[in-house]
Amino acid sequence: MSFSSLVQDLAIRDGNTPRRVPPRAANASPSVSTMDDRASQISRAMSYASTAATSVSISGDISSQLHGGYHHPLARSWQAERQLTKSMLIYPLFISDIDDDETLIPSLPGQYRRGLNKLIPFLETLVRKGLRSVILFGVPLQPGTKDALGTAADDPKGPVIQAIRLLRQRFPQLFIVVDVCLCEYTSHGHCGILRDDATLNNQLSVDRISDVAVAYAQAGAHCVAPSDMNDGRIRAIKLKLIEEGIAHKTLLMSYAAKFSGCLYGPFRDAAGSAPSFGDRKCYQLPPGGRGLARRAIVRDIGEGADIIMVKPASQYLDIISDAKELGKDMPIAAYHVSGEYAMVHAAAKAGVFDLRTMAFEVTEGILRAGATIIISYFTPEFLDWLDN
Ligand SMILES: NCc1[nH]cc(CCC(=O)O)c1CC(=O)O
Ligand SMILES: [Zn+2]
Ligand SMILES: [Zn+2]
Repeated sequence: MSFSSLVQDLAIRDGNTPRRVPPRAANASPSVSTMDDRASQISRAMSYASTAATSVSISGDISSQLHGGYHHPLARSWQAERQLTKSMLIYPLFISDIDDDETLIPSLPGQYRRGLNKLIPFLETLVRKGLRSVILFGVPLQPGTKDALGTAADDPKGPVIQAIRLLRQRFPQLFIVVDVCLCEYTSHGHCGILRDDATLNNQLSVDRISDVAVAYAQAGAHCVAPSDMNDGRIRAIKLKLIEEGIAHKTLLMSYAAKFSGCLYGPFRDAAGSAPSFGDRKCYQLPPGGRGLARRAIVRDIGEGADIIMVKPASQYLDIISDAKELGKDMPIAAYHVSGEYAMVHAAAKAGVFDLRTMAFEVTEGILRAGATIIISYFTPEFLDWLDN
């Protein structure tokens, strides 16, 4: 709509004064205009607008007034479709196989790798503050633990299975998610079992991954979340859970749209899971691949996923909204990953913005896009921030 026809339109809706519209502006065709025509239309419309301001009641112009709707902080909160609550948050934990370990992860400000003995006292405080859910990552540090098959992943004496049992016992209300992958446990650091040509052997990998997932569920994990990205793993895990008679009490969360890129660096430091050669580009999605992500989401829904996850989060808000559309009847999770968290910290430290303000802005973007579950390293802070 041209400015002149807008003014005309407003004038008509405004105060029953259509005859105040200058006749030539009213008749001017908005679609055929030379530069001169256009300039004179605009100047006519503007001179009309200034007369209108004195002669037509401004109160009639209701549609341009938005500020009143969000002047008050409470009214601002009403503008959001959904608000962050503590129950939306899942906190990632790195659990090492050295019981008394408590080591700061240099590239992940404020985050520690902890052994079983340090885990419980740490979590007690958080659970008291309202922590509802954690996602566990095992970090084998003992020499000789890793091999080509990732055998240690489901070691009943390994840190993850021990932690599941301990957490179930000590925090009966805590919802325990366990990341399922082999990269923390393989000598080569890839997310599955390799062929001779160093590509993933999909069938062997899926068999192994689904055994590991079932072992975690049997140990008491409420949710298993395969992050390995092998094709067909959701179906294989679901079938094995059914076979073992535990499908009815195990939530299957798929890292369906997991993109490759450099945002997982701090995590790989923390978990010691960087590949010893090559990269993950042939199994994690290419960053531009929106269509591919949609296909992976549809596939994983069809294979029996209960929750679809998108990861990373802030650069992939379109994918979150795609996931919400494609999986409109299921919860959507977003993983605000290690590199995203580290970036926010680094920028806040450099004085670019306030940490808390940005953490909330990021979260609001993720919720607006359609996620209702957020995996975040900011969880301990949010538990405090949401209280005041
Ligand atoms: N497959 C392992 C896994 N599970 C979750 C993350 C990333 C989480 C983060 O960066 O915070 C990774 C790293 C990777 O795929 O390289
Ligand atoms: Zn993983
Ligand atoms: Zn992996």
